[in-house]
Amino acid sequence: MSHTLGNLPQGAEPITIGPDGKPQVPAIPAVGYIEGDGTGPDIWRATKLILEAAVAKAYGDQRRIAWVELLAGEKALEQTGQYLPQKTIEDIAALKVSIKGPLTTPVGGGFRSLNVTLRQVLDLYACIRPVRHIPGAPSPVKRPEAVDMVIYRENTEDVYAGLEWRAGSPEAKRLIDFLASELGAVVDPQAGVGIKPMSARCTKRLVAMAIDYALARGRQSVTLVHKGNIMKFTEGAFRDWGYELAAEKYAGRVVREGQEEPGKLVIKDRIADAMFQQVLLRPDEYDVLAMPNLNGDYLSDALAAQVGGLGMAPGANVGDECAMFEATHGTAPKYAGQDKVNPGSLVLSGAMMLEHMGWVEAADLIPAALGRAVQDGMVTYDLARQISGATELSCSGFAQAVVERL
Ligand SMILES: NC(=O)C1=CN([C@@H]2O[C@H](COP(=O)(O)OP(=O)(O)OC[C@H]3O[C@@H](n4cnc5c(N)ncnc54)[C@H](OP(=O)(O)O)[C@@H]3O)[C@@H](O)[C@H]2O)C=CC1
Ligand SMILES: O=C(O)CCC(=O)C(=O)O
Ligand SMILES: [Mg+2]
Repeated sequence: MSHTLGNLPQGAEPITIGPDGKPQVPAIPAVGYIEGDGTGPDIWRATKLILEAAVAKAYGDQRRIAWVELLAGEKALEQTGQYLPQKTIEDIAALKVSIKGPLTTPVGGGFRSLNVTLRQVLDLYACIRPVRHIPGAPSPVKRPEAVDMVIYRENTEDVYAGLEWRAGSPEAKRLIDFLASELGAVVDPQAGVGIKPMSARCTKRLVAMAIDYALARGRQSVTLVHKGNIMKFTEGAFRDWGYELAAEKYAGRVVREGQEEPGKLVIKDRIADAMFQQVLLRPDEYDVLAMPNLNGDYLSDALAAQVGGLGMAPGANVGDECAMFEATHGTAPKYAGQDKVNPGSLVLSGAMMLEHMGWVEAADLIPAALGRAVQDGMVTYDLARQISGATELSCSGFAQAVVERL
């Protein structure tokens, strides 16, 4: 993209992408941020405080982040008259690394998801959500420490892409007529209709990213999670393309389940409904998970619950050049402006961002300090209500407690 960034903060330089596809990060990189709607501003303030303190602790005055605000959501509407200005999209692409708070999407009407739009137009095709228990965090399961999974969720296709038409609309009627006359498929003429696109190209690049990660980290398995018994040519094809890619691109380094060999990565698959009970009952058997968009959305929140809830679940949207880090949860609107919710999810997303930038010394400080705050019982309301004797802190109070433990 040939977009030029406007004035960067003093001393800041943009991140570029090296020939190896990895970010090349100057000492004072310009990094984009979107505050987000609802509780977004509260958790962003807390996150910024912790990220800056971790970078200062790790590198003194040798490195620092120069933040560049990018407008999206309600704040963008107020200031520019648009929910998602083109400039924001172009700046995210040019900056290469950014972090965002959650953005509101209305249910049943109104504009389409800004979050999904950003992922699609920037081709951030993998949504990566690691789910791991932080010792001391309360959990509804008996062995939360057994959960150590990384979700790779396809981020651009599936019913999530928003190709649908309202019941009774001329477009829905036209599509239903076409389905009947051309394909012999009977759909109630009054139905709303949606399309579920899934392609070999998007499936294979997602599964390749998951396998690359698993091989690089010495993980045990990659599980393809699909509903291919029912949706044979979309979710079933996801499974088949996943295995095909593994055999074509990773021959000799991967094996199928049942043919395990020492040192080789196991590729297996599970049907999505069964997978929800597997992760509860047999979490030790699952490691890296690759799945279509909607399955990934559902399983992310369910797995987050197993390790303490949505306040503890980080994530990233990653493409070939650009990456945008964001919490798994939404705007939690009933707590907006109360300085109340757990910023842990965005904070841990920020730690993922530092790791992506190669600033691992700073990245590693963050989960450790957050864990110490939790173990000391210094937590926000969501964890405090599950830990007897805990001290309930505000969102900013928790951020301060983490900074003190870096
Ligand atoms: N990527 C994004 O920007 C996303 C945006 N959204 C959008 O957010 C809006 C609200 O969605 P909703 O379905 O209510 O889901 P949310 O994830 O916003 O909130 C659901 C519940 O999860 C708990 N929760 C969420 N965040 C936190 C946190 N930081 N700390 C502690 N608890 C938390 C709260 O539970 P409790 O009530 O028990 O305290 C909250 O009521 C919608 O417009 C949706 O489209 C949703 C997901 C992702
Ligand atoms: O875009 C939205 O509003 C919801 C997105 C979501 O739930 C997710 O990506 O996990
Ligand atoms: Mg979700």
